Amino acid sequence: MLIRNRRLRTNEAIRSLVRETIITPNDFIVPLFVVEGQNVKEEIASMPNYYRYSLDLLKKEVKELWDLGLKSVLVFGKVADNLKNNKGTEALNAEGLMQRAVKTIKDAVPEMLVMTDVALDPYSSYGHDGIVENGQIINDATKEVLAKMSLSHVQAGADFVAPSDMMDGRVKAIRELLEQEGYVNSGIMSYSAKYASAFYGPFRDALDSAPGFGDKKTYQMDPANREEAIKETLQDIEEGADIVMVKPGLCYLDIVREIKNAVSVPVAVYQVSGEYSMLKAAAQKGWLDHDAVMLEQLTAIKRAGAHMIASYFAKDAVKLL
Ligand SMILES: NCc1[nH]cc(CCC(=O)O)c1CC(=O)O
Ligand SMILES: [Mg+2]
Repeated sequence: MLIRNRRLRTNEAIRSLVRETIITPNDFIVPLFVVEGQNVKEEIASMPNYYRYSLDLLKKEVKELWDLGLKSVLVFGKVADNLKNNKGTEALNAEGLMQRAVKTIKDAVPEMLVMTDVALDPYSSYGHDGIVENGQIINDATKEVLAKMSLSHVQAGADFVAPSDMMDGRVKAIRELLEQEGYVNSGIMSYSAKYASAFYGPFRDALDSAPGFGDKKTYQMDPANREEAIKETLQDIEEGADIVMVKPGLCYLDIVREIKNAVSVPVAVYQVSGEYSMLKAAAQKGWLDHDAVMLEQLTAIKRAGAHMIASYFAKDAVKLL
């Protein structure tokens, strides 16, 4: 035997010396759900140990994240039903929940990198990511609203906007408006290859944003497609995306690797709500070792080519590192 692969696995010292992928707090973007009210910390029913925070409690939470070494957040607002309409006008309200959440976070921890989700679904009476006309989700009118929404977020202090809607041409519309208004250093993390996934179920509970009719298959990608993901991603880069994203995570690691090999901008992966809930449920039943499986999954996502991971496990993970 000239070659024995097991020599490099003999003990933890040699294993750690040859390890190719290491998870650190720098890898994470922490999703945050915010709601109106005072002193609210509500657990999301389908996401054990994950919460919606009112802005007063959000301060404490972001300080805690910062102290754990987590330096980036991605904010989602749960909008009251009476503020929803077809055009999502509440999304543009300079005093809206999202805009106040951004200011709250920057007040609490000025160095925290604040990213905001840009899509109409939490603001839409139809629960769709775009404006609806005759049962169709209208692309071009929607991208103009998304650009204004992005401007409103950066005016509130957001560092990056993260369009998650999958309308065609919205990155260009956003980039042009931000440039025109002088926000030349505000970034765009585009959800470039976002699949029409059933793994988003718990998130839609968290924000009460499930589509009121139909599904999202006319704008989000077919899980069966691979080449289309490359096309979508290259297009977003041409339109000015600073960071591109693949979403969900685990089922799409082949896509992550291909995109990683094809582009030279950072690639983010969103390990989505359903991926979180699945492991929490199995762990609650005692069927899986929560911490070991969590770290294995995060390592696999990074090994596949993720430069950064938006994950509900961020806090759990860094506490173990
Ligand atoms: N457009 C909104 C949005 N932004 C992020 C997610 C999903 C995140 C998750 O499941 O954790 C969704 C839901 C959807 O597209 O229906
Ligand atoms: Mg696209």
